[in-house]
Amino acid sequence: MTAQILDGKAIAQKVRLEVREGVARFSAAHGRPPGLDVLLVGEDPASVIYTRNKEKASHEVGMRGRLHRLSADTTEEELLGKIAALNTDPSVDGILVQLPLPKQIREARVLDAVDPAKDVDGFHPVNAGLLATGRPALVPCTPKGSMRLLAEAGAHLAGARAVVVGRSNIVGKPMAQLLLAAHATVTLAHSRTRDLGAVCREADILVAAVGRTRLIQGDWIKDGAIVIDVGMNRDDDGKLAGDVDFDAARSRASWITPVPGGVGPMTIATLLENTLHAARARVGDG
Ligand SMILES: Nc1nc(=O)c2c([nH]1)NC[C@@H]1CN(c3ccc(C(=O)N[C@@H](CCC(=O)O)C(=O)O)cc3)C=[N+]21
Repeated sequence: MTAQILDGKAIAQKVRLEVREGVARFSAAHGRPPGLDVLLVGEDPASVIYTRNKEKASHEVGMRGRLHRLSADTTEEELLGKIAALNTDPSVDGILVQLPLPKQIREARVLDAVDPAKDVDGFHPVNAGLLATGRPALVPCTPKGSMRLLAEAGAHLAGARAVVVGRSNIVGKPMAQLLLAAHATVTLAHSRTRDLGAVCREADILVAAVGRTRLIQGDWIKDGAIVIDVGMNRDDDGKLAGDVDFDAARSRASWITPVPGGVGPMTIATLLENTLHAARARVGDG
């Protein structure tokens, strides 16, 4: 079998058009656009590019988007003060604090400080707990976007065997929760899983989110499996590579996401979707 490419760039474009229509309706009804505020601490070049892309994407769908750039030596108290101000500002619907943060700032304290109703990343423990108990509010963007990719591939999730490799709070764990809610039989595997290859070979749906280039080998892919590659690894030559050996996996899978052009663009499109969702919920319309 040769897999069809699950084109995240094209599907993200479709999501953005949907969001754009929702934003126009929201703005007409409420006299203001949904607002997204992104906080970036420091000058990490990749983070600067990513946060600029988020700001630009928000403008393209008609939102009010703002990037707040804070110096690398910002204190935890200063950042918490910024977040408190955004929490009480009624024109702000979504708050995103770009990760990673500099080492003088404790990540958990910052994530806990964001109003859960404005937590468009879905990283607040309240939102994680709601997801885990089947009452999703704001769902992390990468897993939610990956679920949309599975839907677009026509995946039958009920009763399917899904294997998620990677147990992070921002991708692996919430992805497992979403697949479970969709009635898949979910295995949450990770770097310490014994005989990871044998576990992956059982997967009808395989989600790779470990951050190791080509960890997932071609002969680990079950015939006809759908493969979602969340990996974003920089090669020695600066090229972006996924966690899956794409060329080898492609000859076995039914659908596979490329890197770049797969999950990445969906993450940003879903952030816009979450911001619209948060705005509607905040005005009692969601
Ligand atoms: N609070 C927070 N929320 C995040 O969502 C968050 C974060 N912090 N920190 C960093 C990671 C990374 N991330 C990406 C999103 C899209 C692409 C993306 O669009 N990638 C393109 C290409 C990028 C390229 O060529 O460099 C693609 O895969 O096709 C990449 C990376 C969001 N993150």
